[in-house]
Amino acid sequence: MAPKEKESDIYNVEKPISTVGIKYINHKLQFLSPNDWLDGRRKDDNLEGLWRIHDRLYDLDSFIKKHPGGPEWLRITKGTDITEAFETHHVKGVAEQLLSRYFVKEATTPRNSPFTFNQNGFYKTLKEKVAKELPNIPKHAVQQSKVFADIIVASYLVLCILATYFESFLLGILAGYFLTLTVNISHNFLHQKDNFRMYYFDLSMMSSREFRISHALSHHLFPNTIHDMEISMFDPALLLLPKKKTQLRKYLSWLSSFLLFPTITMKGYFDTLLTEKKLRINTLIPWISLLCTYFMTSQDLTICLKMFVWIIFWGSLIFGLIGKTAAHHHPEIFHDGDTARPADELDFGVHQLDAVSDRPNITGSLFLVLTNYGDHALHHLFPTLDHGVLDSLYPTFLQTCIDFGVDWKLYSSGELVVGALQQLARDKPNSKPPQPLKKKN
Ligand code: HEM
Repeated sequence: MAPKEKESDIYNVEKPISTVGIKYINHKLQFLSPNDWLDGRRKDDNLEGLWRIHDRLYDLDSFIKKHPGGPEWLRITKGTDITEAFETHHVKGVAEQLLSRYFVKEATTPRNSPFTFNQNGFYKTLKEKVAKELPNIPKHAVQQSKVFADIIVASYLVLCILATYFESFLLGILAGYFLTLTVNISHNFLHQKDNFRMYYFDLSMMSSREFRISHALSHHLFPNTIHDMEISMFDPALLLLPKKKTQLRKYLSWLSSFLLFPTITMKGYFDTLLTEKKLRINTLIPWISLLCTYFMTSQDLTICLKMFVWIIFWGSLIFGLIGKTAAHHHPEIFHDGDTARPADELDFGVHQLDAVSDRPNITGSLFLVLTNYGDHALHHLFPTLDHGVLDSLYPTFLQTCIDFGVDWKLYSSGELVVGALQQLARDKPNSKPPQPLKKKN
């Protein structure tokens, strides 16, 4: 293929070509919803209702209700390739032993994912070392995460009541900020087995169930690629991949990024409410704060409702700003469309580190880590581990990075804010692939 044609493919908005080698997904192209994404994956993977892990197909129907991580993970992934999800969500090695009971047949087609899990590769080597270390890590930090989460959610509700009682829009903005902290800290629990703290997330009007799809199953497993819903759900309002953008698009997106989250949050909530056949717990939770303010302040319902909308607006706006500038978007961080590493270097863990940055000003404080998506590289590699244990894993993690020649990126918060704006405006793919791995003898 002539180089000119290749370039135009990368720029093709209608049918994006992935430079890491993910094939075009059978999905709606604009403002993709979590259910659209799953439908597209089911069509592309074509597994007749089975689950795929590496090159084997399994029938997990009878295991759904017994799954120790909760039934929802398997229910929503029926009919798809769950290799990445399976590998990253089970560190202890117990889940692998169960698989043979559900084996149906070998797959006859290659996986639609370029990421590998070779036994001697970076990810599996690190995972094995982490599994050995986990039993020795003190558990008090995990308790601390829970205490922080409960204090934050209680503070949020108190601030909602105060803002409504005094009809103070400034207090409403502060409550909105605490709503963002609530969402951010509940993210730690959303990745774990089903637990009540994951539902703190729903206070924001965003759905923890849908976030498990768009964030845990899509973004986490395929960061910065065309499979990453945290990129495609905003397309065409925010174009985060390096592709053709008009001047208006580039700079308008700086503005629209402010208002996009509140709009998407509220639209998403009502779309789900109207299209889902059953009423889920997620749909009822956001109204808890409204009920608290109504019964605790004796204010008129219209004032309570006005303040409720004001707080949700600020909560989702601040969430969007923190989320989009926390770890992934900077012109020097790999985005699909940039020149990729060679296929034999596309170890799952190596790609994660190509697409993630940490911030030295956040790492080291559990409170900041929990409320600002800190320790992000380690979190991407082992999402079910509580953020409280990640700090103890740094020596092993960094040594393994050195052994394999993997680059752990660090940018300050300021650099990532500027980097995200530059990335929104970037339309030229990087021509240099990420730093090559160390050659093993
Ligand atoms: C979409 C695929 C899957 C996801 C996202 C998933 C997710 C999870 C999560 C979040 C946990 C709790 C981990 C923790 O809190 O430490 C878990 C535990 C577990 N899962 Fe899964 N799971 C998946 C598929 C499977 C399959 C196919 C099996 C076996 C047939 C399995 C067996 C287990 C077992 C035995 C545990 C408890 C032990 C451990 O944590 O390794 N899971 N899973």
